[in-house]
Amino acid sequence: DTGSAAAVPINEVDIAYVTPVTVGTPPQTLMLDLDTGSSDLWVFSSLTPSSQVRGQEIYSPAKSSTSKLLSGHTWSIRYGDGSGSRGTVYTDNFTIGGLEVESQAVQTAQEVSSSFTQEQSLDGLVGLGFSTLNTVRPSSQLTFFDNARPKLDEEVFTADLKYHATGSYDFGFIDRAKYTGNITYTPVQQSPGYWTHSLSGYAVGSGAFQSTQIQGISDTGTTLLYLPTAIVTAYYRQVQGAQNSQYYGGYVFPCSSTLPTFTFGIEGARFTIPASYINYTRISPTSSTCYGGLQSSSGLGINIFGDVALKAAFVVFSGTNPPRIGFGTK
Ligand SMILES: O=C(CNCCc1c[nH]c2ccccc12)Nc1scc(-c2ccccc2)c1C(=O)NCc1ccccc1
Repeated sequence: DTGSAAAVPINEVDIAYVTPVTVGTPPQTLMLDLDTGSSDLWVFSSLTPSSQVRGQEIYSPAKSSTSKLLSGHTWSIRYGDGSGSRGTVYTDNFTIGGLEVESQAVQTAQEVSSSFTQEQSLDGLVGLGFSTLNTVRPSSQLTFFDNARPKLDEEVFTADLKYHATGSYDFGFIDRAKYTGNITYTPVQQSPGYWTHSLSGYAVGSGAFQSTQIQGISDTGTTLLYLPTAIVTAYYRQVQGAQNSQYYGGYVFPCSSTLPTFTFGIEGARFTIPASYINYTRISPTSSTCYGGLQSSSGLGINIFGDVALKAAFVVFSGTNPPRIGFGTK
């Protein structure tokens, strides 16, 4: 089997992408963020206090004839930005782009943090990290990809995220129409459960390519690109008026600045992020100061190749043994 679904930016700066999914019988449609940086599938639900719901679609297990309570099971997740959620667990039929998993663990939120309440067009997340990261206790649950694996034509899913436009996620096949040339693969180490791999180096603008291994995670659920401070300072040294602002918590610059491109290596292949992707957003709607899409990872303890990087390529997440990740030019 295969599946294919849209990845729709939830706002005008691509802070996150959502994909239509259906849960239960009859199908309830929700817009969820497919997130390779976590492994919990959680949704706004009939159990979420109404004070914490602001426009989101909710999943009501009581309205589904195929829902089953996973009794005694709970979950609680905290993300690096301090956001989080927690709740109980049902199993139910779950489909993405025509691909169905029966009795998928669907984690129903009983509490969500304010940053999720404020994201009105995001109804929850579909974790596509390794199932070892799943927070359901006493027994952890499998991701949609792990449940779907046995029925997939090929043990892969792909991400084709786009700048200020709708892209797609495919399951079980690699769509040759979505990239040119070949896919370049590199090994993934699945500890502690992220899609962890190395870049082979980087270049700032038309500068020389610096060959250096940079280990990090490819994470569709994180908006920006977070790299070591040395690389980030080298980048913003090329930007007139750029500064690392304590106040704004990162590199800002005059919106009128000319930004260089940023190139990253996967093995011998090179992928260039256009300057427009790194001119991420105005710090406030009327400001002429802009916040960068490339930021330092020094406060995170991990390098994160988020959407700013991933939308510059066609990305293959391969669940083969051993797992690997592939990048294609588009
Ligand atoms: O959690 C995810 C992916 N799901 C995000 C879901 C989500 C959380 N608010 C959302 C809001 C909208 C949509 C999805 C989400 N990725 C990972 S792996 C390691 C870290 C981490 C660990 C320690 C310190 C920092 C990061 C994160 C992280 O917190 N990223 C978000 C972030 C990264 C940097 C800065 C801010 C946030």
